[in-house]
Amino acid sequence: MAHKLLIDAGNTRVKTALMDAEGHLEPWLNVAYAELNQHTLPDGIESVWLASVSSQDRNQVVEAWLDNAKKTVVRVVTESKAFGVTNSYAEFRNLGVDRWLAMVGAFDEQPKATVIIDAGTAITVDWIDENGQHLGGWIAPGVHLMKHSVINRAPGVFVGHEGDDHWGKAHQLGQNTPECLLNGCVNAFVGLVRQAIAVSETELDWFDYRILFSGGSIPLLPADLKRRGEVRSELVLQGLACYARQA
Ligand SMILES: Nc1ncnc2c1ncn2[C@@H]1O[C@H](COP(=O)(O)OP(=O)(O)O)[C@@H](O)[C@H]1O
Ligand SMILES: CC(C)(COP(=O)(O)O)[C@@H](O)C(=O)NCCC(=O)O
Ligand SMILES: [K+]
Repeated sequence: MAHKLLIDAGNTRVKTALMDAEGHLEPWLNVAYAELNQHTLPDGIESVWLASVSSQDRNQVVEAWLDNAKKTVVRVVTESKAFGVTNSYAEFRNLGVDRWLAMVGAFDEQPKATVIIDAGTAITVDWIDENGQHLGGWIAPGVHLMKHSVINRAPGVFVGHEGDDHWGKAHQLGQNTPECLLNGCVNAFVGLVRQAIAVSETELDWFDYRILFSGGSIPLLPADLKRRGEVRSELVLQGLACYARQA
């Protein structure tokens, strides 16, 4: 059966989905760039839809992977208005295509006032109102980036723990240096999410709205906060699907 391959190339990981002839999405890979070559494209891919916010090096990894299969690639870019969503940036092209597509995917799913929180390499927050108007957003460092920015400038704080790959915990205090760093970074993320909710309710006066969470760091949120929203790990791919369906 003919499929379309949809690719969300982030700054850390590549997320993919397959879309069937009826336009249904099936999530496929969520891998680091270095792992991409371990996977071969399924037969019957008729076209590839790519959204990338990544560096040239990483884009080349994706292109080389696709080249082997000789597929033509449609590269989706940010627009000023499409699928009922209006970009708030004066220079609309400057808005990351992942943020744009997440809004398109969210609004397509339900046209309602929505806050989208995507916690990957960076943490982005975007607000769209019930008319699909993007009101603006935030870009903050992701949890991994916060940790490494401290380590890079103050290497002493993590000496002897370089190989540690566990994460900090929401609502917990540290009693040694690495725990203080890990818990501090996670709780900065948690605080950002609470502030996004506070701004929605006290500054924008929203009361009937959706909070959508995506990105690799969402598991770090405490359960009470996660319950305030809905996890939508494939939002960018859902936005890509809107483009792929209309072709
Ligand atoms: N189990 C996990 N718990 C917390 N964070 C994680 C987990 N797995 C991956 N991450 C973090 O998620 C990030 C990758 O998420 P992703 O949304 O794919 O990012 P991007 O779109 O920027 O490539 C990495 O920075 C990593 O630190
Ligand atoms: C803000 C981002 C780096 C987030 O990337 P991610 O964490 O999803 O890999 C990306 O959306 C981007 O490069 N945006 C361009 C700048 C902007 O959106 O204003
Ligand atoms: K992000």
